Amino acid sequence: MGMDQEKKIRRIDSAKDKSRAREKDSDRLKVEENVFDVPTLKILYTLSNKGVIKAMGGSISTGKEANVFYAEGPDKELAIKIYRIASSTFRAMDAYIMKDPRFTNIRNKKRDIIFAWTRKELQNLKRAKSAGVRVPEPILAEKNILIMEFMGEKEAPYPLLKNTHLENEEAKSIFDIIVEYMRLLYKKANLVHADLSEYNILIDPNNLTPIFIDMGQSVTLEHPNAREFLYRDVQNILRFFSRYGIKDKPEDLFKKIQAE
Ligand SMILES: Nc1ncnc2c1ncn2[C@@H]1O[C@H](COP(=O)(O)OP(=O)(O)OP(=O)(O)O)[C@@H](O)[C@H]1O
Ligand SMILES: [Mg+2]
Repeated sequence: MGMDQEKKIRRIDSAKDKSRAREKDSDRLKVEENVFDVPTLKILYTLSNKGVIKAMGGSISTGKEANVFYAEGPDKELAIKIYRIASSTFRAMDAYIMKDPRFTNIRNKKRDIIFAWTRKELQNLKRAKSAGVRVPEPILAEKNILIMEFMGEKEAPYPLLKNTHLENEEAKSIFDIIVEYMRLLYKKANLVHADLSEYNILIDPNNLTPIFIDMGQSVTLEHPNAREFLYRDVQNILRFFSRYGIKDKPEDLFKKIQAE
């Protein structure tokens, strides 16, 4: 093993330690250990050798199924989302992925489902971006690892909509863009986000515009529950924006998104 490679591995290992050190409670510690299993480390080393990843940074988020890390790419900052193979909440994924015509021939094994899920998230982000929806630029999916553009500044991710303090007028303009994005997703990308809420929308503080994230569960319109998911997305968004005086009826917004 060459010096360079050793250095890279040490960097990844130290990122691993850093992210472990940050986690205090024992459940979270377990989760961190689960994410860097040997196959996952191997992919990270390979991506590092190929120059896709220049340096791993700290942990951005520890979610139910995935961890997100900051990293440096060759020319821009990256967000690396790693789905945990050892995670136990993947049963819910079946319901989304098994009825999606793009993924009907995968074997019913947990890791294959996770890999398909990761590829699906990459594809969904690509479709969303092509439709004109602002999302992190998808870069690649390899097994359980999704690499995308980092949305933030100075290693700090942009805030979630949930944590943003807005004036009513600012909220209204963000709401309008969100509705337009839902319409573009539906009409141009043939997709429903299916987990849209203040938890999966970042706000770019430079221009107060929304960025949709977390599209692993997004489904195409052929999915038997696509309209049900869209209605739920509409309800989530209206529930959040009601505090800013937005009082659209869910039925009306639901129709507007699907209108020609
Ligand atoms: N491209 C990105 N740039 C910057 N931050 C990101 C990016 N993608 C995700 N994040 C951060 O990581 C968090 C988790 O990402 P995401 O919602 O995709 O994963 P998740 O597994 O659904 O997490 P959770 O279970 O907490 O919802 C986001 O809330 C956001 O703060
Ligand atoms: Mg999320």
